[in-house]
Amino acid sequence: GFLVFVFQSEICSTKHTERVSFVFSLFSPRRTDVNSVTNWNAPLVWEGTFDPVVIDAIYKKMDPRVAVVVFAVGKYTRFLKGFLESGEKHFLIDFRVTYYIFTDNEKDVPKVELGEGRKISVVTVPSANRWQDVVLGRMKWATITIDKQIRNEADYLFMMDIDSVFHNRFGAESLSQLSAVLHRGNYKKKRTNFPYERRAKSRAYIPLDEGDYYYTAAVWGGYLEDMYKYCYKQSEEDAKNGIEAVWQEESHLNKYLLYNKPTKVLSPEYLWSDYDQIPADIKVVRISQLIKDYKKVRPNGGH
Ligand SMILES: CC(=O)N[C@H]1[C@@H](OP(=O)(O)OP(=O)(O)OC[C@H]2O[C@@H](n3ccc(=O)[nH]c3=O)[C@H](O)[C@@H]2O)O[C@H](CO)[C@H](O)[C@@H]1O
Ligand SMILES: [Mn+2]
Repeated sequence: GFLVFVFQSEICSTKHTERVSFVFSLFSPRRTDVNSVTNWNAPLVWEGTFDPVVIDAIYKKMDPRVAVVVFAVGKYTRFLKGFLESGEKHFLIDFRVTYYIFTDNEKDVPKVELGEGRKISVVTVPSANRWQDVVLGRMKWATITIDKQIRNEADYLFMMDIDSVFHNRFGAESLSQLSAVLHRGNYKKKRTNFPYERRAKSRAYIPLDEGDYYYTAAVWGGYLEDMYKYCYKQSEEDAKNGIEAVWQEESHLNKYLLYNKPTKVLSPEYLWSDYDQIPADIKVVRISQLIKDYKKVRPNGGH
C-alpha cells in the first residue's frame, strides 16, 4: 500500500495507461517458466504475472458492465445451476455482470441468488436437431442480440460454454479489447500440429506455416464492437459450399484471431477440463469443463 502510494504520486502526470503498465512492471510478481507476453507484445496472463488487488482496483475505477453470453439449448440447461452458482463465487466479483442465457426452454432456467449489481437476462432461441447447429449459430444469435439489446447494456462481453464450473478467481486481469484463451490441449504443440481447419475449401482454412496459437471457442471476450466484428458469415458460406469446419465455430474463430490479434491472451488456467490432469505450469484452474456424457446431452449423440 505505502509503496504504491508513493510511486503513484510521482507519476501522476503521466497518462493513465502508462501508469497502469508501469505499476504492473514494478509490482507484478514474476514467472520464469512461461511466456508472459506474446510476440506481438500482448500480455499472456498466468497466475503470478499480475497483482489481483491492484488490477481489480484499476478496472473498478471504470466500473465496466460485463455481459456473459451462454447457450443452454436442449439438455444443456442442466449445466446452468453449477455455472451460475460458481460464477457468483469467482467471476468478476464486485463488478457489474449480466448473464445472457440463450435457451429454447425458459422454464428450466434455475433461480440462482445473485450478488449486487448482477443480473440474468433470458433470450429465446430455437431448438436444434444437431449440436453442430447450436455451436455454429452462437455468434449469429449473439450478433442479433448485441444489436437489439446488449449494446446498450454492456461494455465488455464474454462468450462461454455452459458445461463448465468456476473454481477460482476469474477477475479483471481477463478484460481487454479482445481476449482469447489458449486451448488446454494444444498450448504445448508446434503450429503445424494445431487442429486448425486444413482444407482450403473452408473459409476457416489456415495453411501449415501460419498461426500463433490455437485458441478455444469456449471462453473468449472483449469490447462489444470488437466481438461483433467477428462474423458468423464465414461459417454460413461454408454451409453453402457444403463444408463444415473441423471444429465448427472454433475453427472460424482461430482464423479470425490470426488476422485480428488478441490484445490479451489468457493461459489455459482460464479454461481447463476435468478430463485432463493438471500439469506443473497450471498453478490455478479458474474454470474447468465438466466431464459429460455426450450421447446423453447432445440431440444427435456424440462427437
Ligand atoms: C473446450 C472447447 O474447446 N470447447 C469447444 C468444443 O466443445 P465441447 O465439446 O465442450 O462442446 P459443447 O458440447 O460444450 O458445445 C458448446 C456449447 O454449445 C452449447 N450447446 C451445445 C449443444 C447443445 O445441444 N446445446 C447447447 O446449448 C452449450 O453452451 C455448450 O457448452 O467444441 C465445440 C464445437 O466444435 C466448440 O468449439 C467448443 O467451444
Ligand atoms: Mn463445452
